[in-house]
Amino acid sequence: MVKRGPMTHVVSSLETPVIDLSLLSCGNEEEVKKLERACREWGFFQIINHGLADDLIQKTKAAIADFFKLPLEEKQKYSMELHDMQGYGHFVVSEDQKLEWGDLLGFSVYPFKHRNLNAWPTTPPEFRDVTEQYSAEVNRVGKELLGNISLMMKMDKSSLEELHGELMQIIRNNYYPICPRPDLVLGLSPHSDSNSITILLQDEVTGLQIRHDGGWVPITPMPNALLVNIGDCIEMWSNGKCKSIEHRVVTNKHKPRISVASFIEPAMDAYIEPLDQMVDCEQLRVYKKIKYGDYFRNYLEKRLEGKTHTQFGKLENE
Ligand SMILES: O=C(O)CCC(=O)C(=O)O
Ligand SMILES: [Fe+2]
Repeated sequence: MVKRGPMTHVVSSLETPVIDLSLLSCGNEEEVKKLERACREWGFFQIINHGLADDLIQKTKAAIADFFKLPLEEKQKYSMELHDMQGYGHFVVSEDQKLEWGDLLGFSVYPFKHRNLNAWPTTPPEFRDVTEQYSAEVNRVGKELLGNISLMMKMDKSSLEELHGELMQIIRNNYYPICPRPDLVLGLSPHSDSNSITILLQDEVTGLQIRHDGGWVPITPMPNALLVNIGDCIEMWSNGKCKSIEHRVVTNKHKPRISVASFIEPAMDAYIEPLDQMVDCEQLRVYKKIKYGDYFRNYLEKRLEGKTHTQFGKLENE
């Protein structure tokens, strides 16, 4: 049974901010301010005019839907190996984690040397090609966003990308089947993402909810928009000024749901600590210097439980 505390009421209609990527790309300062408000007040925003062709978006969703429709034996050809997060399976981060109402197919896309092609389906036949094209576009969008977040943090446009070391990109395709008892089980438990930014493509079925003002706000998918959320690394670099917001996925009695999460992530040997210009005075420094690989290993050891894992990066922990 999923615990539902007093702070879990669902707010019906609140609009998350919408950012125009084409305005960011041409240096529009107003849009950078909008981005800053979105990162500080929401941690989530939709992006439009991102340059991904509608056709590519449709093909990506279709290839993923076709993969999840395959017979189980076919999908299991890509099963995750023990201690490997690449392949088909379930999201289990710790042994006492309750199983969730969702299947996933995840793998590393960049850098190339991290690719395990055994986890990349060959059925449907267009899957690999479409994933390759989609991921290259998401990489471009991710870098543009990192560039603008750098500007917003009063740095050169290239700074955050450089702080990532070798920038990693992981794709996680999620399939949430129809669930007879959405009141009993979640598709994905409350968590924040450990990485820097996550770029999500979702179908038209509402399921994702984010924490906002003490309640859960459902995100209504905007056709062909991409949804972005700030992860823990940006929260740490910004000394908590940008918010890595808790989110969860609820299940649906009538329709299955598909989402495609692309995680932009620092290299495991990159160091993260609040940037000096984001710390107003030393007493207000919230995070310590950590190696991303250590942070990520701790994240994996914990069960998904809201933001408890972020304690690992906090100074009062010492
Ligand atoms: O399916 C979704 O909408 C969200 C997925 C998500 O939060 C994740 O993969 O970290
Ligand atoms: Fe997430």
